Amino acid sequence: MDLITKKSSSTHTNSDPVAFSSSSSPTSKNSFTVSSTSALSCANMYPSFNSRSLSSKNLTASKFQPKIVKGDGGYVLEDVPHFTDYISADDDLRTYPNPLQDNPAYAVVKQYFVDVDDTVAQQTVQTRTSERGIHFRRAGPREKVYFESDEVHACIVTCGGLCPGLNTVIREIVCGLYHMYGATRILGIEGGYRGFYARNTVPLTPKVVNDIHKRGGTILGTSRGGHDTSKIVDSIQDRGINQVYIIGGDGTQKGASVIYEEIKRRGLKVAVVGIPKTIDNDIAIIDRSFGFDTAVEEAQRAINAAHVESESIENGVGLVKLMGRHSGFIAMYATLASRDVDCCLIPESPFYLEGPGGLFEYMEKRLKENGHMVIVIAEGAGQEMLTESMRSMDQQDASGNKLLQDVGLWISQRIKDHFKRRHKMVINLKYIDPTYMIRAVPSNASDNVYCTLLAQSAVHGAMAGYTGFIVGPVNGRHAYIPFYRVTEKQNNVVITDRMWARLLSSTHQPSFSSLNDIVEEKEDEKQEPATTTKNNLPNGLQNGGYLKFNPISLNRIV
Ligand SMILES: Nc1ncnc2c1ncn2[C@@H]1O[C@H](COP(=O)(O)OP(=O)(O)O)[C@@H](O)[C@H]1O
Ligand SMILES: O=P(O)(O)OC[C@H]1O[C@](O)(COP(=O)(O)O)[C@@H](O)[C@@H]1O
Ligand SMILES: [Mg+2]
Repeated sequence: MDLITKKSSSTHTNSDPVAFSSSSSPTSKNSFTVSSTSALSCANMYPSFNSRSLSSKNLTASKFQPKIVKGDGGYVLEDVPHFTDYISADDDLRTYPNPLQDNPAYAVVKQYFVDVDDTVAQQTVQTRTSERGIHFRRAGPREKVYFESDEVHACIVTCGGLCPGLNTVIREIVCGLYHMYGATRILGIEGGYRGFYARNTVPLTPKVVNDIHKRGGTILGTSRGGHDTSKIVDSIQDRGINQVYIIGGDGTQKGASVIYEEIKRRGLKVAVVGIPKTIDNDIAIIDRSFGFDTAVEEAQRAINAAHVESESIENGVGLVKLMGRHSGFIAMYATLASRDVDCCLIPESPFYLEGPGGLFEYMEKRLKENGHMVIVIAEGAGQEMLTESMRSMDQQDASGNKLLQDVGLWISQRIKDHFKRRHKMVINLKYIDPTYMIRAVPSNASDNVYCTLLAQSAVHGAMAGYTGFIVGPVNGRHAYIPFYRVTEKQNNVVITDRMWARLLSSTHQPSFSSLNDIVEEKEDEKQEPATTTKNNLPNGLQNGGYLKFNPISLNRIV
């Protein structure tokens, strides 16, 4: 195991440009200035640290040190950490030629290696006077690597909920390490984070993973909760692991960020790489998450069934619940794709049932003119109404995520009651909850290709000595993104964007809000202190048109 002494904090903090000008530095030769928003050096961060006694409660993900590089024309590179940031070149931090240069498959590829200056722009729509704006380091193989093939000892872990494509990512990390870099020591950690210290490990080879992309789920198993930073890093250190691939969602990447900080604090040459997984597509910055495409496609089957059921019977209503705790992307895209959906309800767009402009009024109209209708509802939609009416407690899962009530059952009952009470009318409502069926399928062709790119980019980054990052596409180009950029806020449907407008104009459903409401809410948010959060999200512009919900005002009309 490589235990390499940290650079002295007094001479090489992240704010010290010297750290980026050594011969082994991966960063540009250009005259960029490098800064850190925190003056704390790594050694100062945990003054009285006892590696065996701390848990994740003590080590919080908020202690990151952004690595910002500024250049001409308002150019900003939000860079990711590298071994050279905290391990001295004197301490045996050697580089080696990338073995890919001798690989016949890649030898003919023109410009196969990524230039050290290549970055990916976050904003691609520009005006004449725009500044160059935020960029991320471009993913891909580098000419020099920081590991010899037989030195690599990698591990892979999957955490959080299932998602189509998990097995494909596992497979392609294993095959990428084997076939591109000749690295053969790879361990699967079973059962999520707690598997590092409480479960078995399984050796992974191309033979073991050969067929796994055809199966749903994860061959490694997964779990929620159980993140104990010091136990996990102890296990990494004790096993001599030097590349850690962590596949998981927002919670997992928060955990990965803390693991990286602790590894850096101990001065270990261990690359920590996150591969973002979320069926809800709720991870910020990246274009989309793997498995999302498959989920939208699979949701069509449930929507089709709801449509067939509803149109076959008088006053038929097909109701489909789809996943989406805080973000309604699956519901929105499945609705747009299907064209059979008359109403789509998502957490970002609060709705109400009774009164003018409400759901019941729209349903009455739609049933009158069409005789049947299909409603898609994301699991996180209308939760505030349920909580009010069911007087439920705030329950959480093992990871601390809020446990949701079944909005599908609740709204089914409300719809039936309404039509019986108000119209003495029996409606035939069929409620379909395909959520776990959607999550458990293998990934489709497009997600399989995407998972391959993610896995290979992750392997290239770790081999090149980068650490403390997640990999993902930004405007179609794969990039290395610092953890904090994807854990500080969630990706939500912005209901003032064109996509939601497209949906409203395709379904003809009410918007449940007027433009004035949205403008007023945005004004309110601006006046609130920056620390105010909803679902741990910062308020304000990041949430765009995310409407705040006021259960008291809605009670009047519910
Ligand atoms: N803030 C956090 N700090 C450290 N670990 C976390 C944090 N939030 C979640 N985790 C861990 O990440 C893992 C997965 O989190 P979870 O929220 O269940 O799923 P997901 O990563 O898919 O969002 C769990 O093992 C959980 O303990
Ligand atoms: O029942 P479980 O396994 O806790 O999962 C339910 C949750 O998992 C998800 O599918 C995705 O959650 P994560 O990506 O955060 O793990 C949510 O849409 C859903 O609310
Ligand atoms: Mg999550």
